[in-house]
Amino acid sequence: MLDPAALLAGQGPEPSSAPVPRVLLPETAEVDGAGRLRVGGLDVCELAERFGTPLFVYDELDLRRRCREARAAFGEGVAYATKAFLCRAMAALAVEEGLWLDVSTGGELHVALAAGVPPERLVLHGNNKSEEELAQALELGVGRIVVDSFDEIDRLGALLGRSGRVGERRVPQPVLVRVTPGVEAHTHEFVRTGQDDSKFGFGLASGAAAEAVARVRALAGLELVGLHAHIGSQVFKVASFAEAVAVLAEFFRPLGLGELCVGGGLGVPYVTGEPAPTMAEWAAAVRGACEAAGIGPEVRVTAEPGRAIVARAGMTLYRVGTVKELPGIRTYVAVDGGMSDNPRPVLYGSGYEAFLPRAALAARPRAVRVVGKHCESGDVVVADARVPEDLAVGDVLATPVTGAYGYAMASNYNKVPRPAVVFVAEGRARVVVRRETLDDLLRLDVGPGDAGVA
Ligand SMILES: Cc1ncc(COP(=O)(O)O)c(C=O)c1O
Ligand SMILES: N[C@@H](CCCC[NH3+])C(=O)O
Repeated sequence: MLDPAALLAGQGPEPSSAPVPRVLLPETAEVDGAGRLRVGGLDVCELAERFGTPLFVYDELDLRRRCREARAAFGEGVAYATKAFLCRAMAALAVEEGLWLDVSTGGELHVALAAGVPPERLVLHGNNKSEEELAQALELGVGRIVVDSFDEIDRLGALLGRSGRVGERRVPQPVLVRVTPGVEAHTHEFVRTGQDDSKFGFGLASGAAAEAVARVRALAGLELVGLHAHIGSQVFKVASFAEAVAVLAEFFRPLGLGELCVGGGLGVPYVTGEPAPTMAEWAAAVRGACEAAGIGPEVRVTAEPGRAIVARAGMTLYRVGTVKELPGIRTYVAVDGGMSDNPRPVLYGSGYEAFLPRAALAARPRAVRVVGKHCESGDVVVADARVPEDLAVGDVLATPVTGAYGYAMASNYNKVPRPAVVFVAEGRARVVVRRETLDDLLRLDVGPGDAGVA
């Protein structure tokens, strides 16, 4: 098994010059007689022509199948972690496919509500929820609030008062207590969350988790229904989840609670040769660990996958603008996006593949570095890419597996407008997030002629 920490640090397997393997492409990807890639029944290069570049293209069938897989693996209550990618179309799709939604800020909550998601299917997260966010969650009656700090418990207590009522609303409000089990997931340190030294949740070893349970139980208007633990993201070893369950079980069993959420974090392959467990294997490992630890089938075991739902369904299309050959050094292929649409290489040293959708089955012998258009040397899209020999200025270049934490973490750095996002299915494309315009860049800008804006 490869060490995913090494992969995230950019020391993964040698870049392959073979065509991008199927496992990195969305479900409906197919190659036509001319070698051109089609997704959702549409020619990918034509999508770039029609909608412009950079462009995020999501295969709707892939998204739906991953949601169904999650639902089949974990059952009712499994939530899609919207931080990975959220717009109204995505929220609606996940709910249509039977998932709940994990929202971790008032902003994500706002988008989910705007998509028509019923509040009882929402799980509110956050290590620093504001009074406004908590008040809104209580008024709406969200499905779960995942309590993360003593200050939050105090805030909830103040909002509920002695009556334990919120306006006219029926309480109690179901809550989970987030516990850090002291397990170090094998992943990049920036995305590890289950260790004792963490800003998230209540430590088990320190006794904070036990105190949190007692304080939540003492509050009128809150109903403690279970525990939550999220050990990290892009985790490949299901044994890490099993370990977390084993550690949590000692604390969980005597509490007599009916729900245990193991968070999200299932890893996905980004580059050739990366192995990743399926959602079913993940769920089986978690259930096996529950059984071994004496957590019976009456307990609802849930999860919150984000990346595993949306990563592979999405790919980014760029247009090649310049090719700069530095003899004896390397070749730079610059595209019309970069760290503003995919900050993961800069943040975590993450690896990606690159290929030409006009020649999807072509060998990729040419070693290049794909870079963006931002004013930073670190603005790298694919550090060690292999591309076809005849790649040229004007080509559409695709990076697969960009559906998670790409658009979600996109920025306007260098005043580059954010790309559009399209969903494709059965020969039809629909824009679900429109491309930002240059005027959008001035939307919040208060100029000398604009009076009276706070
Ligand atoms: C509490 C919680 N749940 C779910 C997720 C989703 O994680 P992933 O996208 O790795 O599945 C995260 C992010 O890592 C998280 O912090
Ligand atoms: N943004 C990170 C993952 C963080 C997960 C959020 N809890 C990534 O792209 O890998």
